[in-house]
Amino acid sequence: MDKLLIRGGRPLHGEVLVSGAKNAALPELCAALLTPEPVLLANVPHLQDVATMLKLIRNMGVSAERADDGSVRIDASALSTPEAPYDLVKTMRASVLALGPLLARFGEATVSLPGGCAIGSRPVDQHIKGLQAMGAHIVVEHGYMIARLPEGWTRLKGARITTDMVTVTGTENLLMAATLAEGETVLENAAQEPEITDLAEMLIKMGARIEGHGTSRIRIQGVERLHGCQHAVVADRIEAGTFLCAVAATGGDVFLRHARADHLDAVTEKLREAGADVQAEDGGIRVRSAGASQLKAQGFRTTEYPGFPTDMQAQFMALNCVAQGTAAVTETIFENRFMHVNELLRLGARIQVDGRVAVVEGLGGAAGAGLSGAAVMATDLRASASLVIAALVADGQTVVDRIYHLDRGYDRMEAKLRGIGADIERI
Ligand SMILES: CC(=O)N[C@H]1[C@@H](OP(=O)(O)OP(=O)(O)OC[C@H]2O[C@@H](n3ccc(=O)[nH]c3=O)[C@H](O)[C@@H]2O)O[C@H](CO)[C@@H](O)[C@@H]1O
Ligand SMILES: C=C(OP(=O)(O)O)C(=O)O
Repeated sequence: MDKLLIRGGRPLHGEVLVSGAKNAALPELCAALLTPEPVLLANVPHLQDVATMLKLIRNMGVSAERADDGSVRIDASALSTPEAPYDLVKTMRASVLALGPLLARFGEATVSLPGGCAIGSRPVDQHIKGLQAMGAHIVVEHGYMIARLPEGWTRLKGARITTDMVTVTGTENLLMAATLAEGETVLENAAQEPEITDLAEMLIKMGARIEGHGTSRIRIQGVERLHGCQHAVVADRIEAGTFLCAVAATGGDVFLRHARADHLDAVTEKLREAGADVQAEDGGIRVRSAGASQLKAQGFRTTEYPGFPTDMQAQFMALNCVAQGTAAVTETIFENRFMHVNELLRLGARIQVDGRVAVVEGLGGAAGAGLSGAAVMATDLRASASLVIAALVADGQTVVDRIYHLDRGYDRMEAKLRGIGADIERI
């Protein structure tokens, strides 16, 4: 099993090319199932999750070819099996995004319930509730959601749907399903993440009629069919945010090409308050930092977009560990997203967790930023990234085990870090 070997203490300098967003590419690959015409998706990141999604849709009889330039051509004209089996769904929750498009286009779908995930229980009741409101019959049997249209129906029916909480993939599933429904669907309490806006823009290119994406009320007028399109996946704000935290902690000067400053306001504001210099520049974001000794730990609460993203909580916590002062980090989205804490403690961090709050006592920028390298284990995707950031500033050598979690969602992270001066290798 691959591991990362990191020798800390080097500042980072140069330029990083930010990849397409995992959390946009995955729903957009599913959106291609809505049409029998070819879809060309550009800027698709090289990730394990994307490989899993391609396997999943090929398993349905879809042709999906990746070109050298990173684009993927999807042709779902011969889709024969509207099913997502457990074997493929268990490693990636986003497989649930096949449900809405399959049901909308074929009137039936059988999709495994996603497995329980390390960061929380993550039910999909809101996806089911929304599709039921559009007329679908859905039963959950033997671990599968078996969905079909009522006898005599050829399309879902538009509905007004208010989800109990703001859900990102829930909004995406219902949005995709509604594009082919009969009549109007209104999604209230919709998620506003930039990945949803990007998905809606792709669907509009396919002929969908959507208004209000990027707000909490999305209106969709269903159409009878969608056509093919070309679309480029939006830049990954979480990958960009991860590099911002890494450079702030190690010190240095790095330009993140393609990073979207307008998608990262909550994170960049906290980084500036911490003492890093973060500037939007033409075509990306520049971050300059004098390193941990000049940083002040910052408290924050994770919330839905445009608030501080839960997907950046672990990485910012690593930065807090080496800064000066004490800060409280509150996780409001997932009930079990502090698993990086025990591993950060192995590196010498001072953190106390009480329920959903982690109080971090910064080590104040001492030599090696106060952390010392050790063997640690990645427990989930962003936890892995936080361990990498901590290892980049720690004194001595850190080995991060179980980096298959990292490979799920970061495009060649160690190569990008090596390119800006980090001492990091895959072993
Ligand atoms: C592939 C993808 O885009 N993943 C992102 C997506 O996950 P995902 O879409 O799974 O997360 P949600 O926004 O749905 O989850 C938000 C909260 O709602 C709860 N919930 C959600 C749906 C439901 O039917 N019932 C229910 O109870 C969840 O358990 C969680 O507590 O948004 C999360 C929150 O920004 C991010 O961390 C993930 O990176
Ligand atoms: C939690 C994440 O992803 P997923 O929803 O795919 O598990 C993430 O991207 O941090």
